[in-house]
Amino acid sequence: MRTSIATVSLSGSLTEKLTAASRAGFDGVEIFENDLLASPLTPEEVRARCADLGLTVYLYQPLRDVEALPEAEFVPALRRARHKFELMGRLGADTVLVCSSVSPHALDDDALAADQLSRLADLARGHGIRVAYEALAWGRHISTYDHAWRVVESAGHPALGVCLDSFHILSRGGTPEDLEGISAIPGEKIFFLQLADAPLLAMDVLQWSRHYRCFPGQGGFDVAGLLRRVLAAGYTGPLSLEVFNDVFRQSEAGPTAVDARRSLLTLQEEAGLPAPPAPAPPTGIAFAELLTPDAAPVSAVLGALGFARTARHRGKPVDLWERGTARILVNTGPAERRDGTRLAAVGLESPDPAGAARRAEALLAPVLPRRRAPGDAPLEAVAAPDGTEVFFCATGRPGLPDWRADFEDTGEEAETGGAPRIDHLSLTQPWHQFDEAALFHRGVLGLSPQESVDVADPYGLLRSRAVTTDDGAVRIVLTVGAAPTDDTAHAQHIALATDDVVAAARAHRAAGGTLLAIPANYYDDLAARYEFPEGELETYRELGILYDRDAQGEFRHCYTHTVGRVFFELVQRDGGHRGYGAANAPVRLAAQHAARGFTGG
Ligand SMILES: O=C(O)c1ccc(O)c(O)c1
Ligand SMILES: [Mg+2]
Repeated sequence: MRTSIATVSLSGSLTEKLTAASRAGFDGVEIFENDLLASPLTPEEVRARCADLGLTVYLYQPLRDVEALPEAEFVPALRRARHKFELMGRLGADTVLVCSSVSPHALDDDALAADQLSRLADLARGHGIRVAYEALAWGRHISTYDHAWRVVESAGHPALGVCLDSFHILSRGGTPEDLEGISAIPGEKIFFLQLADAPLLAMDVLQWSRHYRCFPGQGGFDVAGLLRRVLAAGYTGPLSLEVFNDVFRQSEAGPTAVDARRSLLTLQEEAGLPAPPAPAPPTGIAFAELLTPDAAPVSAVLGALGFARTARHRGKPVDLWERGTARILVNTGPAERRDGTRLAAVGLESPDPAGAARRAEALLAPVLPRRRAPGDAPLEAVAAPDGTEVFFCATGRPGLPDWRADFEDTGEEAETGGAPRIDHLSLTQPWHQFDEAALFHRGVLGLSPQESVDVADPYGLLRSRAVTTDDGAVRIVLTVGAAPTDDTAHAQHIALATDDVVAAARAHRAAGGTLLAIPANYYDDLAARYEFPEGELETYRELGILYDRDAQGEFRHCYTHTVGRVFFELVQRDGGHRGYGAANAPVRLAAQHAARGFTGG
């Protein structure tokens, strides 16, 4: 189906918005009146620019407060409308959006509303324009889509139809009964469809709409379910994103437009429309790659964690460290000094690496050059929104290129005891890309987003959200930090699973590693919350082990010191615990802030 985006959803000048929409592959736009008013371009120039960019102007909006008015007020409203229709002729837009009135003068009189909308539609038809009437969730008397449809139906005018907006509909309740009325609207009377999602917040609906809308798949509404119903009603017009969002208003238009199109592609797939190649969710983490200007400090930590340097890349300064199935690449290639050591890439074990890459590309993920030396295994890789390189790998699977073929054994043997594997990776996201990152990991990589949690840092608030496979074989925790200058909040980490965190912590110390010290107050509180067997709490206190518990089971974890932007965590999950110790994160962050300055990080 044709796709569109409202100019209000993107930042910048009208020209910047149009360019971004076109580059991201949209077929057209809704032009917001304010964007036109603020533009130095004439309507004819905007029309020409859109044509050059391959964009259709599907809609001009909004026209406000025109229906159910006392006659003395309706006359000037019609005069306003005539001006807009002339302007739309110059712009080349043939559909106008009329929002339900919020005017204190509007009367609670459906017959009057229908009559005036009909007169407005008569005027519009004279200009070759159609009127799409939208119920704002906070409309004075008309605030639901079914009420708007009753008025439009009774007006019975060929140039008058409804505009359905998922936000206004779903913010007022999205039960199947609430949505049943959509099937009663003939498809050809649905003149326009606007799509937006939103996080489920309990707040004033106007504020919610104007500041917190997001692209479908980024919030809590069942936008796909709504789209299915609208399609079943016979709607064939464009699918148009209309998102009012404080973050998008400040972010670069280009990436936002790509995020928007990816959202729409994923939504179309969920609603059963033609879709990109099917997802092939990863089955494990093949490796995590650290980029560092100096391999020594990170090698020391890995050695103390029981990793062995088992292989070296044949053509690049990259070491492979292994312990059990946990594999970490240490790359001393060109690192940016500012970041020091950082987590630069993730290898995902993929059932179909080439298929996964094709899907990623179809969903607009930047495909990375393979940087192949002669004889290297062909590796498929794309960039995540935060710049992390994501490789689709096959490890030791016959018939598929094996990334390890590029490595030469050093002869050192990896330890296998203690169930070591990568439990999860934690990646910090730029503050304005948090929702985009969750959508990317879901749509492109086929991971399932878990609940978003807020974590108090001494110097700000972090948001954190895990994206995982259902079996937990791949767990990536996305976090968005406090101030961009706050290094602690922007550290990334690799969590290693162990079946005995106490033994692993002791072994790390014995091998010369350091563990993050946790304040005594934490353990005093833990003693009040839970009962532990004799001596256990003292062990945790001594080693800096943190503890959490839920209905499923227990979670014990501790942390190494930080190298550059990276630290390691040792975790022990028992009884199917699925959390990440969110309750302990504020204590951990405070301890890391306290430790900064004398860790050499
Ligand atoms: O917030 C508003 O006023 C507004 C305007 C136009 C729309 O299409 C809409 O959904 C909301
Ligand atoms: Mg709308």
